[in-house]
Amino acid sequence: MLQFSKYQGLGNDFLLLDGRSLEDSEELFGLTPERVQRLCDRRFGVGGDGVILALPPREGGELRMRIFNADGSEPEMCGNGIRCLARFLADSDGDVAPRRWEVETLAGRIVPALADDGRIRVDMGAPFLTPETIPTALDVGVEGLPVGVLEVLGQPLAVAAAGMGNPHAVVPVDDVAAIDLDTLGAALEVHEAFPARTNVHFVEVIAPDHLVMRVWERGAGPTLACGTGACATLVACHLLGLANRQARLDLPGGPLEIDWDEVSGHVFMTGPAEAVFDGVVAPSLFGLGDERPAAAATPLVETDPSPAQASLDCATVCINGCLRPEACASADARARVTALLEGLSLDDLVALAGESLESRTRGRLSRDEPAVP
Ligand SMILES: N[C@@H](CCC[C@H](N)C(=O)O)C(=O)O
Repeated sequence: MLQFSKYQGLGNDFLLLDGRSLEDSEELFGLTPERVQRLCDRRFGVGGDGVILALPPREGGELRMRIFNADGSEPEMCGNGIRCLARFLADSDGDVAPRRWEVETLAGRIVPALADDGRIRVDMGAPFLTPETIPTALDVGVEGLPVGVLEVLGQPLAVAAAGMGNPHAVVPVDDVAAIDLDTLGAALEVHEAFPARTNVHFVEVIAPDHLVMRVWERGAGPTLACGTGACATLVACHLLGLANRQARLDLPGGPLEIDWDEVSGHVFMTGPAEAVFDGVVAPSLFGLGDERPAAAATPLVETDPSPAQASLDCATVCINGCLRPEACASADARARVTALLEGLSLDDLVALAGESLESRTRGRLSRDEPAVP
């Protein structure tokens, strides 16, 4: 049974899976890019812009986050997602402000913290401003970041590029509402100037401390907000002389406060994250328990797999029986699960899942209850 919690930050929504107690070499809940697509499908699945996993740390942090876009691809970071992760961890563990988490991501160590007003402030680290770190084929201009005029569907677009671990193309425009986001966003996402594809942001400057933007996300299409995108947009607009180091960025799903700190060089993002619901995925969504072949395609594998696991993803390829019993990477975990299952009936298991959902819900309720004077 795959248990998940759905969270959203300004309408950028995610399924959160708690794998903090998974052994490092264990599989990622049997997820594959196809299964991520099924989960994120808004009609046939749960619906979401991505799936986020909380995993054990590897480099001295408190935990590790992995995020998968709705198309199953794995980006380096997700700003709204890490706020949702922080809220999910607080709800699961009963944490209140002040509480911060050192989270390992593919974009380095990122630090979300609960603020007293219920929002989450995230130290997003320093922006990436060189072509090879973004990556982009654009050259660095006098402004100090890669810029250029790209032809997109026969139209010249003045674009700036910045990275927050993941790539962003920022396009300042006079009227953001008039932009054909679906057409231009989709074309710019796969423009050859961005070899790893890119997120795309059209931004209108209302005042140096107030920007309005619309978002086309790599791997997810048009979304209501993008945290890394808002950070990259503030950085780009500041370097282009269009914005202060600190500004409010209005996204379709609501505002984010972004602050590019002059002393540390880090970008700080402050915004909300809210629980939506908890649930358990029906096995049939993954093609299990019926005649359809289980999503046999490429499994999601750990980025740094242990040698025993490097060539075999047993959660998917061994679905009909262990292919390497003499060196099974999951043998220990399987033995413990078998021992646990032997002592429990199906009713016990359903009750266990229910208790864990209930305790998280109770945690949220007690957090949200007004303090008794
Ligand atoms: N919505 C996110 C960004 C998620 C990753 C992005 N689609 C990518 O592929 O880089 C955010 O809030 O930052």
